[in-house]
Amino acid sequence: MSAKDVPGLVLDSVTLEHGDGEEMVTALDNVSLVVEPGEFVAIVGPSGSGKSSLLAVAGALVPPTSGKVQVGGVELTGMKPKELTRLRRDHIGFVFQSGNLVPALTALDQLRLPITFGKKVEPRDPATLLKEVGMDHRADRRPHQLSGGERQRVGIARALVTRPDLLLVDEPTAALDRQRSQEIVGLLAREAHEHGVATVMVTHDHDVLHHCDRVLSMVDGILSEYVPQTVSAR
Ligand SMILES: Nc1ncnc2c1ncn2[C@@H]1O[C@H](COP(=O)(O)OP(=O)(O)OP(=O)(O)O)[C@@H](O)[C@H]1O
Repeated sequence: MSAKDVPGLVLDSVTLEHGDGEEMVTALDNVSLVVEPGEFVAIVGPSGSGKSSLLAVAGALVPPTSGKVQVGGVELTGMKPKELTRLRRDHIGFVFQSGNLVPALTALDQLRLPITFGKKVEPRDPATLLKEVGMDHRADRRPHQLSGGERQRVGIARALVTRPDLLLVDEPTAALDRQRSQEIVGLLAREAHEHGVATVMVTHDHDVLHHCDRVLSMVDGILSEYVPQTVSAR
């Protein structure tokens, strides 16, 4: 578990508006959310409902129009751009749809890179972490020599190597088949639980929700508890 006993993420009455006047869109409408260390939260919702906006605000990439954001107990309001960059580097991990790996680097070097840039006192050991995500046998391969699922595993390991307080995951199964999707989201759940990482995953994939501790629904910028529409017979 994380050494900290503060939440990985706190969104307190966060509103995000894009544009102004008649063009104004409320992407996040008074959203409040607390994600504890080791908790794995999924957010589902239709296209344009505000899911990416939530990740952008939680990831210190976009400041909210109003409301407060805390990551690992650190309040973001009033931070300068340089401080936000440092906070992202040291406290937040990002996992994208396709892994977003550096084409020229081997799997092992993808994990070494954030340690070079970061100044975390105690990063996780890249080789051990690569083994933990089942990729030690591909350590010397570059992204074009890996499958989609393998790239995603490396991307997850890279995001975790600096021991972030908060892991933000955007549609991790979009490019994967059903079995790989289960494996990848199962891996995210295990990492969240075993290493105390507060994890927020945006997904359209309802088949992976059973891996999550909590599922929330985003509709028109409003976040609420998810209520399944149909009961699956499976
Ligand atoms: N930079 C921007 N400028 C203006 N409007 C924006 C901007 N970014 C997002 N929006 C609008 O904010 C609303 C929420 O968008 P957002 O991308 O957060 O939705 P989403 O749920 O992630 O959608 P998807 O599932 O399609 O990725 C939408 O109406 C969108 O058009």
